Amino acid sequence: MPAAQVPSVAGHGDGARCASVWRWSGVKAADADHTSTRADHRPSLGGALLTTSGLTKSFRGFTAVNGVDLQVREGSVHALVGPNGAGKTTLFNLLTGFLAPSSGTVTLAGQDVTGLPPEKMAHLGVARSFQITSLFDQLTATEHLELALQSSTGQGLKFWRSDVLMGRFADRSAELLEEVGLSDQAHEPAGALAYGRKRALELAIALALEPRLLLLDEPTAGMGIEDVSRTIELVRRVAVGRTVVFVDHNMHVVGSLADQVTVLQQGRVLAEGPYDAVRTDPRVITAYLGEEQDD
Ligand SMILES: Nc1ncnc2c1ncn2[C@@H]1O[C@H](COP(=O)(O)OP(=O)(O)OP(=O)(O)O)[C@@H](O)[C@H]1O
Repeated sequence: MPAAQVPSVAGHGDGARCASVWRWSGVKAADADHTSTRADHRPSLGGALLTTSGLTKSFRGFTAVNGVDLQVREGSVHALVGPNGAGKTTLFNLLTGFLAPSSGTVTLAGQDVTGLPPEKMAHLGVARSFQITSLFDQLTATEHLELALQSSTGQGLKFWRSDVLMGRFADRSAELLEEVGLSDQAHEPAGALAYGRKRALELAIALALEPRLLLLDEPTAGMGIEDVSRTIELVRRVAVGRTVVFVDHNMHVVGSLADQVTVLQQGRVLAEGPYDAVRTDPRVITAYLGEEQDD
């Protein structure tokens, strides 16, 4: 794998691999340049938008997420990190309703949303962008957004659509494409877009839901260094005025974007705090980055 690439991880439980991911990202704990992290420019953050309490998920006796208490503050960018198999994806699925917890609660803006299915979570303003691209190759970027905007009206997809409504969708989709830097490729079929541009289109589709909470599953997975940089800038831009939770293995991305980092290990919260505090936390170094420190 080229040095600049960040892997899309499918395997589990490999600490050495995590240390390598740190290295592949081109940043080591000691020399990471975080002089311009998002956290440095932050206005003061609000109260908790999303809270979990004792959140637990077991699969046939194996506990993948174990008593997680999480607080995501309104307006923050919050990263979930941890070694392979730590429970990040499972927690992500619990937050978005793709999995129902075995026990514990999820609260969104004070409302108990535990166990609500994804479509209900979406109606409450929780949008998720997937790691695996889920676009239709033949549809243009604009068409994808018009469909997303139409379905977000809650009226489902219709073949008959009023000109007024379609005009509104066209205006909004142009704005969204502009927001993610895709205006020039608005009329290209998604299948013709480069990988990084596809991910940007998926982000625009998630934004079409006007989310209160945006969840990004490994936004830079599989990208080369140039696309990683573009994506960092893009997420910074779209995070303004929004609350974002993301999972990423690339520590440069985490350090560049996150106000708050939660480190998971074996389904539990190992450490939590601003990136610089977490990356120097001896428990995290031992559990997660230990091998890299010895290089
Ligand atoms: N549906 C399932 N059935 C059984 N075990 C599961 C299931 N989903 C996840 N697990 C197990 O739960 C643990 C946590 O998995 P999860 O995918 O949440 O970790 P992760 O931190 O996202 O890992 P990675 O970084 O490799 O994506 C792993 O040991 C995994 O094998």
